[in-house]
Amino acid sequence: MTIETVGVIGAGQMGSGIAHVLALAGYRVTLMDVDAERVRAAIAKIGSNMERQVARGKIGDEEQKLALSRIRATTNLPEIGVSDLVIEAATEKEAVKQKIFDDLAPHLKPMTILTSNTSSLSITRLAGRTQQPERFMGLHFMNPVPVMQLVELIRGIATSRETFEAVRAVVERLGKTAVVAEDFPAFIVNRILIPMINEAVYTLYEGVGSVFDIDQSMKLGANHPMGPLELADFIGLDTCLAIMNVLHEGLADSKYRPCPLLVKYVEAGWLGRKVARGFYDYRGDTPVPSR
Ligand SMILES: CC(=O)CC(=O)SCCNC(=O)CCNC(=O)[C@H](O)C(C)(C)COP(=O)(O)OP(=O)(O)OC[C@H]1O[C@@H](n2cnc3c(N)ncnc32)[C@H](O)[C@@H]1OP(=O)(O)O
Ligand SMILES: NC(=O)C1=CN([C@@H]2O[C@H](COP(=O)(O)OP(=O)(O)OC[C@H]3O[C@@H](n4cnc5c(N)ncnc54)[C@H](OP(=O)(O)O)[C@@H]3O)[C@@H](O)[C@H]2O)C=CC1
Repeated sequence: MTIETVGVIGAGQMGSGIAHVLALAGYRVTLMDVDAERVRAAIAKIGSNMERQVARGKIGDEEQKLALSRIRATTNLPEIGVSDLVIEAATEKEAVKQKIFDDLAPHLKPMTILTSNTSSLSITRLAGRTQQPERFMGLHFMNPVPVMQLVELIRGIATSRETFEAVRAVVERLGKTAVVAEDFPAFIVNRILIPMINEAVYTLYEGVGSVFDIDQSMKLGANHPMGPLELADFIGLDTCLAIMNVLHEGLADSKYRPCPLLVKYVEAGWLGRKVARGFYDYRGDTPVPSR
């Protein structure tokens, strides 16, 4: 099956990045969010990110204009139903994602392939709520989507070969590299990365090091491009906590216990860069530790 039109649900940092790369690869994209202001901000962000690519000579002016003209914004979920491929990139909460697939079901054309960009949730369980689990799979992009090379492909227990191959072809057309992960909590990247971030938060919680020294240690001592606390802010502390909870519950092992300090930051609404405060406070000219 050839895919030409893609519906992206959720216009946060991931949904906007996914719409960006799809439009540049020639797909016609409908980007949907419940919040009209969020969709407007996402389109503006895609425009400025493409502008940066033009300034650095990565894409041409005309290519940018054409790509932007391929993205349509909406707050109306049923409009997504006519797409060849749906990529759900809403908040990392199973109930939110289930409701989206439930609400979308009556509006879907029979051949549409459904995917979720979930960071951790069971693909088989999400697929089980849909009418055609054989046409459902995990399609997990990395943040920031326009920059990161990797995409994880995750089959649910019922995913058909045709669905898998059609989605793999999309990843190829985007010029990205696919790896295949089994449907276990948090798949491959987040099974390894998010416990490392959680451990960095424990290191802070136990007073082993300061925010600055923990990040500096991993940047200069392990050559990571961002320190783990800076990266947690970049991903979103709500998303990091949601992933730890899925690992903790799904694997029933105390080694995945979310750090109480991570829980506290999320309860405070300090969710990271997207709200200008997390382990760092981004409201000034340069980020400073929040406490
Ligand atoms: C949670 C999950 O489910 C899975 C995940 O995604 S886990 C998170 C995975 N991501 C990471 O680990 C990111 C780690 N950080 C990095 O790789 C780098 O810090 C970074 C690429 C984000 C920025 O790199 P940098 O060297 O500090 O910045 P900078 O030189 O300004 O940018 C490098 C490139 O990224 C682009 N870029 C940076 N931030 C961007 C953003 N938010 N959106 C789009 N493009 C961005 C820049 O335009 C630049 O592109 P070119 O090289 O094509 O010119
Ligand atoms: N952040 C990251 O580094 C990565 C995240 N992911 C995954 O991608 C998904 C999105 O994450 P991210 O973009 O960071 O999150 P964000 O919080 O930036 O964006 C999520 C968006 O989804 C919207 N939303 C919530 N409910 C609905 C709904 N019912 N219909 C449509 N839109 C809705 C939210 O609106 P509102 O705020 O108004 O609720 C928000 O705009 C998650 O599953 C996450 O685990 C995957 C890879 C990396």
